[in-house]
Amino acid sequence: MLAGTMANVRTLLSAEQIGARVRDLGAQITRDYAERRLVLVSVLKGSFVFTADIARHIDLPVRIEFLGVRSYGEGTASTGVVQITQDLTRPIEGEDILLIEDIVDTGLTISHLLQLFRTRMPNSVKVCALLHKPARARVEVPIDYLGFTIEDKFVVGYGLDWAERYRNLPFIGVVEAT
Ligand SMILES: O=P(O)(O)OC[C@H]1O[C@H](OP(=O)(O)OP(=O)(O)O)[C@H](O)[C@@H]1O
Ligand code: HPA
Repeated sequence: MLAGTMANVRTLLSAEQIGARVRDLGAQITRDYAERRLVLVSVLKGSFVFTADIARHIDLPVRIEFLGVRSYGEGTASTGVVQITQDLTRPIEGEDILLIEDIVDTGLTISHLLQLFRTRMPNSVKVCALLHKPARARVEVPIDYLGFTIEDKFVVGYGLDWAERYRNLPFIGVVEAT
C-alpha cells in the first residue's frame, strides 16, 4: 500500500456504538466512585481517545495521569516485554486508581501494571478496558469495567494502531487484506 493511503478497514464497532457504551461506563464509574479520590491512569498511547471520552462522562473531580507503556512495537503480536516509556508525574499513595486501557489482549500489559501499581500503596487499583479479546489471553486479569468483548482479530482505530497508523479513525475496525 502507498504511504499516506488509507487501507480498507471493515467496521467492527461504529462511533455511535462506542459513544453509547462509553457514556454508560462513565455513569457507572460516577456512581461507584462518589466521595472517593479517583485518579484515571491513561495507559498510552492507545488509550488517549478512550480516556478523553470517558473522562467527560465521569461527573466527579478526577485527577488524570498518563503512563507510557509499550509491548507491541511494529508488529501485531506482543513481544511479552512490557516497557514503561513514561512514568506518572505524582505519587499515587492513598488514591483510588482506575487504569484506563483501550484493549486487553494477552493480558500481559495489565497484569504487569497491576503488580507495579500495588507496590505504590494506592487505596485501590481497578481496570477499565474498552475492549477484551479473550481468545488470546495468556494471563487472567480482572476487568472491572468493560466496553466490549471482541473476536480474535487485530483491530485499529479509536486510539488503537497498527505500526503507529490508524489511531485517528473514529470507529474500531479490522484492516482487510487487499
Ligand atoms: O494485553 P496485551 O497483549 O498486553 O495488549 C494490550 C496493550 O497493547 C497495546 O499497547 P502497545 O504496546 O501496542 O502500545 P501503544 O498503546 O502505544 O500502541 C494496547 O494499547 C495495550 O496497552
Ligand atoms: O488488536 C489490537 N490492535 C491494536 N493494538 C493492539 N494491542 C494489542 N492488541 C491490539
